[in-house]
Amino acid sequence: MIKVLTIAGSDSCGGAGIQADLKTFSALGTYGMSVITAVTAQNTRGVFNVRELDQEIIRDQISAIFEDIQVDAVKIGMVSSAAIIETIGESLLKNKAQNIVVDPVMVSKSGCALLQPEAREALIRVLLPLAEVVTPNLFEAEVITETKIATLDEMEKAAVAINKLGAKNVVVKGGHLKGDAIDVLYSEKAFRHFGSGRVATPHTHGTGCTFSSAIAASLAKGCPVEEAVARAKEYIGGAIAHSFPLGRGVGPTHHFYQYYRDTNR
Ligand SMILES: Nc1ncnc2c1ncn2[C@@H]1O[C@H](COP(=O)(O)OP(=O)(O)O)[C@@H](O)[C@H]1O
Ligand SMILES: Cc1ncc(COP(=O)(O)O)c(N)n1
Repeated sequence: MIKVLTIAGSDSCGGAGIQADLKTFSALGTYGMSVITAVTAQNTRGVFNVRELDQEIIRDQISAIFEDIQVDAVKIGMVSSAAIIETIGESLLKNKAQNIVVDPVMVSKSGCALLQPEAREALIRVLLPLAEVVTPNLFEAEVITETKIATLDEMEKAAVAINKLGAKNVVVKGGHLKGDAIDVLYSEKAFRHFGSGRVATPHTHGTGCTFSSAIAASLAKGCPVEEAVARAKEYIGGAIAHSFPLGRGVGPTHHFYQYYRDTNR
């Protein structure tokens, strides 16, 4: 059994965060485990409260898993504060975690801050050097690089800058571009674009979480980075094409439990 761990926040309405990650891991035929960093009171319309867990229980969750189970890949999502980032970094280094995918979650689709602004520095210093793959969206890439990004050329430049900050492979996601949804991968000093038509739907709650978890699941299976990103792009395209209204706001992606059975990958 392939085993994948998510370290992220809980989304009470199940569209993003830990819940989206575990659904993605299952849909891709892997066994999912979770370390919860924060609990959000959230629905399709907004985030109404956030409670961070303390560093001790975050550290103990990570230790409990690594001292007993071999982890094939780790996805990191909402990390909330600098203190939590330091704890996660120390614990993953100590346990020699492999295949780490960092989704530098900063703001929810509904506009609520999920990373304290002062934690930006810790995210760059601690988490980027641990990342086999980092998956910023346009806004997150702008915050990390302190540049404006609106074109594919600017996405490529940002990807190189983020690689220089320590992340081995960088995917700047184009979900918020105008026109097609094109993601830019910078890997081994080369660019590759992963494009798809834009699905005309307002229901994109959890797209970033789903995409980064799908990359982690494929890395866990031993896929090279480029192939892992290609498969994740295929999976998220289908998950968005079948996203659906839930509640009165931004609905979630759909996870295909037949995907793994049908494709066996
Ligand atoms: N409307 C859409 N149609 C097709 N693909 C999309 C759409 N929105 C986002 N994506 C894809 O979903 C993935 C997540 O991207 P994005 O929504 O930018 O991330 P985030 O949730 O972090 O803001 C990327 O692969 C992106 O290209
Ligand atoms: C707990 C949690 N983590 C992450 C997101 C970001 O969601 P998205 O994948 O839509 O960017 C969220 N809304 N809530």
